[in-house]
Amino acid sequence: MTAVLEISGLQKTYRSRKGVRRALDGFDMTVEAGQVHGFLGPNGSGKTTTLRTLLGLIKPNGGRMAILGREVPESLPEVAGQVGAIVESPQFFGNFTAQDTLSLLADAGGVHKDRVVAVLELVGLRDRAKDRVKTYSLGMKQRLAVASALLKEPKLLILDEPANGLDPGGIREMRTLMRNLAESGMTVVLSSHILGEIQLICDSVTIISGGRRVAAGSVADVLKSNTSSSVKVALEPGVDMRNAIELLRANGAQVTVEHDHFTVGNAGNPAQITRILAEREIYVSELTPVSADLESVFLQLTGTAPVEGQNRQVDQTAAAPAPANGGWGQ
Ligand SMILES: Nc1ncnc2c1ncn2[C@@H]1O[C@H](COP(=O)(O)OP(=O)(O)OP(=O)(O)O)[C@@H](O)[C@H]1O
Repeated sequence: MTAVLEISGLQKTYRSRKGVRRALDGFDMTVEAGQVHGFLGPNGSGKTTTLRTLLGLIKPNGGRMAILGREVPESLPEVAGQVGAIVESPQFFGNFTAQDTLSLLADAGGVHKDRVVAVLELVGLRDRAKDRVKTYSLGMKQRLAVASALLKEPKLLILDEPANGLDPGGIREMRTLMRNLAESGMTVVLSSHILGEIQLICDSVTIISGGRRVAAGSVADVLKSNTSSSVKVALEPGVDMRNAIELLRANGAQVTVEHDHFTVGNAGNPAQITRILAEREIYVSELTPVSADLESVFLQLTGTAPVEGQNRQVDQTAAAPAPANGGWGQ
């Protein structure tokens, strides 16, 4: 496979009167050709900074970047025609129709007029193409933004939160569109906070936290290598869960409390749970393995799982993620 996008050791520090903020701290990312690649990270972790740096909108303080094998920002003029991107919500003239808007952009970019009709059809705006943009919903503006990025048939399409504002039907259409684009040979990089969606659409992912890569690879590999054996535990009806949870935590278990059960995240040896609880005459009514999903891996790796009684602040992430495999009770 060939890398369409390569970033290594990227550094970006913002300086303001309030001091210095290190947004990227040696960030690495590789995206292979023809993939739909998810770029994930909590608020403030450095996603937009990475994408803006890549597109030459801000200057890095160090590191290397290449698009389609060409070093950027130096070779950006040569590769720009092959990259379509929506990094921040684009602003459109409200009095223009989608067709006017795209025709204007096509003219400016030397793109044939036929392409305007094709992209309107692709993003599902054909029937509203002659309405003014100011009458569009958020999701329709989002579709128009994607259409504008597709005009020049880019080899690499970069989308920041493309599903933002879309209804469930729109999200599903966007998913199909991304897959079809990848099948036609385009490489798609998308950032999103809808992790279930990323798990469905993407071939591979990069997870960023605190300006550094914390996981990368195929979705299956990231799930496999970052999932400890979790089990769902329910107690007999009417039994107070608090004693059981305290007891397990005192023994080193990572316990997440749900409304009528709890999950033990590092249960290498589930028999240990029943033994510890039974010794105190607490009996479990259910002990079921939990299959991994991208959301729980994301929360674990970025240290952003909600903690009871605490309001996590945006820059708070775990210093070091808990070890994935193995754990207490082995
Ligand atoms: N112009 C700026 N000046 C100072 N700090 C900035 C600037 N832009 C971004 N930052 C800081 O850099 C860090 C990374 O921000 P960035 O916008 O890249 O995060 P993000 O991952 O895109 O977040 P989100 O998911 O909320 O969009 C944050 O702490 C942010 O406050």
